[in-house]
Amino acid sequence: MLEIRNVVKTFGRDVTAVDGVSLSLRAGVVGLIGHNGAGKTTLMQMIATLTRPTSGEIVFQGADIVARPDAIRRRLGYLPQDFGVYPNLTALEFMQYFAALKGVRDPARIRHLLELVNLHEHARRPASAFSGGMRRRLGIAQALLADPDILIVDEPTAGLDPEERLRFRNLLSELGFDKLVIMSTHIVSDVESIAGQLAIMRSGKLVAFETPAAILDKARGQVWSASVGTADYDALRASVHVLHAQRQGETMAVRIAHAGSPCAGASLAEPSLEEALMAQRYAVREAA
Ligand SMILES: Nc1ncnc2c1ncn2[C@@H]1O[C@H](COP(=O)(O)OP(=O)(O)OP(=O)(O)O)[C@@H](O)[C@H]1O
Repeated sequence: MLEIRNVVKTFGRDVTAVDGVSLSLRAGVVGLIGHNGAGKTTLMQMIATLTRPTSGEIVFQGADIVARPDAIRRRLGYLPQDFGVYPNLTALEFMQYFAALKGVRDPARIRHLLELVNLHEHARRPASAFSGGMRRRLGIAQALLADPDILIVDEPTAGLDPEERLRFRNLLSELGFDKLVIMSTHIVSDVESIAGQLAIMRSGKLVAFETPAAILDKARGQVWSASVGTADYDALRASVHVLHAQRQGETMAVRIAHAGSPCAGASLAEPSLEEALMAQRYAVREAA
């Protein structure tokens, strides 16, 4: 559906925000993971044709969207990181406003979308009084107005409470049945249960594009758990890559990424996805 070929985006002479990224994407949820500044927003803005690549190609259903941005604009919904609502509009008015902008004339579509995001009972309330989660769901509803094939959501779960997070995740998961949903985050748990594929970015580069299961598989045999005395912890930390440490009285319960046994008494552990990614990052750093 969407081919990203060797895309580069530089700002001025010194900043390479996206550094030669290639990706081939189909319907489903893709989690775009990376630290702040990794290049996630810049990559998504290029797909959304809000900014142009410095070089490289982005092809949607056979059309080069850099040369022909209209090819994708009508087929794409975008929820930016700093999505805001207008203070004086109700949720319904907000949707009517965006429907008019996008040329969507069917009032039933607005009702359907407000139901889909579970805001229909709040349609006549000012959107400015909504919680963060409700605003984001309204943002998704406006992004879906023209029934896009691609939905891009930039850090949508920031600031949401756990219940809102869950509801939002489920909504994106359902949308991924027949759309390409690209969701950026730096919180691994937000995407691990819903993303079919994870694209991991670091310093503008794509360092992995794999299923969560493949990432976990690679880390098996490299994540260890151990219990060490607090007096020995500093020496351990200086010599191996500690993923997590928790003080338990006079000992520290530690999880470690290491190719072989990192210390006496360590046992192999089943990695979480976050640990698997951290273990991989470590391997990349060592190899560099
Ligand atoms: N308009 C711009 N001018 C100059 N530098 C920019 C511009 N936009 C982004 N950058 C730089 O490009 C790099 C990538 O930024 P980007 O916002 O794409 O990262 P990100 O992964 O989305 O981070 P975050 O999670 O903080 O949004 C950063 O170093 C950023 O400072």
